[in-house]
Amino acid sequence: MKRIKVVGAAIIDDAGHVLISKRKAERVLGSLWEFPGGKIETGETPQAALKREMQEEFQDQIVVGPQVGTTAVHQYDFGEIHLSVYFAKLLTHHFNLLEHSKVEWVEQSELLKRDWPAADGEIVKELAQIDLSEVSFDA
Ligand SMILES: Nc1nc2c([nH]c(=O)n2[C@H]2C[C@H](O)[C@@H](COP(=O)(O)OP(=O)(O)OP(=O)(O)O)O2)c(=O)[nH]1
Repeated sequence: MKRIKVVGAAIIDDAGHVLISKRKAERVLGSLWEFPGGKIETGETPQAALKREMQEEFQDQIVVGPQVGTTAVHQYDFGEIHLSVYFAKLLTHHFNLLEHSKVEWVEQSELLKRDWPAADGEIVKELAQIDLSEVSFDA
């Protein structure tokens, strides 16, 4: 089965909110909430892919922090997704919605109440429990 490496951003703010984005209805896995991001291109690091995707999807710049949990593997009918999610902070706030119908800043407790793609389950659970004030962007 086709192996697809995907990277997502868990964008957080200083008040402990997480940015989630809703996939446009007509896309694969449409109308589900997700970590903004996309497919890693050949030769790209996950961090570089994430910066490129945030530029393409929102026209925003980010700094990338540590990984959230571990890489999740899930088989969809169109391929096997390997999803890695990294903490990120926004350097700009344009949010030009090109691939998403909306974005929302939510409390951690809200994360588990939303509908996510099947691949995201464990990472969302992990993210809901992490003390966000401890996340370091120095590394
Ligand atoms: N960005 C993102 N994608 C996810 C998540 N969970 C998950 O299963 N995916 C899937 C959906 C897509 O099949 C793939 C991400 O690639 P993508 O967003 O570029 O998907 P796409 O097929 O709509 O885009 P494209 O081929 O037109 O560029 O990973 C997630 O949390 N964030």
